Amino acid sequence: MIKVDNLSHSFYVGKKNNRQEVPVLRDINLEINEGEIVSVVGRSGSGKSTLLNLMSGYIKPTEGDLYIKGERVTDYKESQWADFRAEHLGFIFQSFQLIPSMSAYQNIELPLVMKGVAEKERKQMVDIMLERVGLSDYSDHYPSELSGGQQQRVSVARALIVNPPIILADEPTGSLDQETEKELLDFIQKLNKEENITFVIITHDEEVAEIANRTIRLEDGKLLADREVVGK
Ligand SMILES: Nc1ncnc2c1ncn2[C@@H]1O[C@H](COP(=O)(O)OP(=O)(O)OP(=O)(O)O)[C@@H](O)[C@H]1O
Repeated sequence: MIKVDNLSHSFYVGKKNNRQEVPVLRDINLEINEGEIVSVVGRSGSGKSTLLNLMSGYIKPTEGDLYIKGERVTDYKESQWADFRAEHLGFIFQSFQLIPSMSAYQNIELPLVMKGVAEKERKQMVDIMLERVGLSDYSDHYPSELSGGQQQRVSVARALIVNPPIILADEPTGSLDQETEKELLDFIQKLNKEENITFVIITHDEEVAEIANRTIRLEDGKLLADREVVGK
């Protein structure tokens, strides 16, 4: 599903005549199979977000290759990535990243608007999705009028609305209380089992790592361990 092939990434900081290389990921080889939940763990600064940003096309690797669903996406231009993301990838973030001036309904609808789906069809799809995440009664609420758990459900609904085969999540439970976290993790497991959605989840949280089939550990930009959880 996702193949990371000898991938390295450096950032360059400082002025032109004094540019310094900051190596962040080194020689990462990794394969994520369809239907897996993979957690990515490691200390702050170990390169987890950079790896996810590379898998999302927001940054280009300095070296190596990236394949998603069999396609070599390493050299994709931004417009190709935008289309590819709209079709194949959903995103969940710790900070939800909802648009504050849009209602729950409008936030969930947005990816469909961007995809050019007709209004009538959009309404049907968003109504079903609101129901699925238990927010039918909150459709007109703005993010500021929702609890953290409800906001995260809106962001999950927005990620799911285009039916992506892969969801990339960056600390999705980081802003949630224990109970809401459990709800989200149950929902992720359900989506994984029933719809075979592949999840890659960056986390500091042991509970999240526990629902994963595999845990990938980064240390100083290197892949330290790729642990399969037996029996999952
Ligand atoms: N745009 C950038 N320019 C320069 N350095 C960067 C940039 N983005 C990240 N870095 C550096 O790359 C390293 C890895 O950052 P990254 O955000 O991937 O780590 P992380 O494991 O996700 O950390 P955290 O758990 O704190 O989010 C850090 O040392 C960071 O300072």
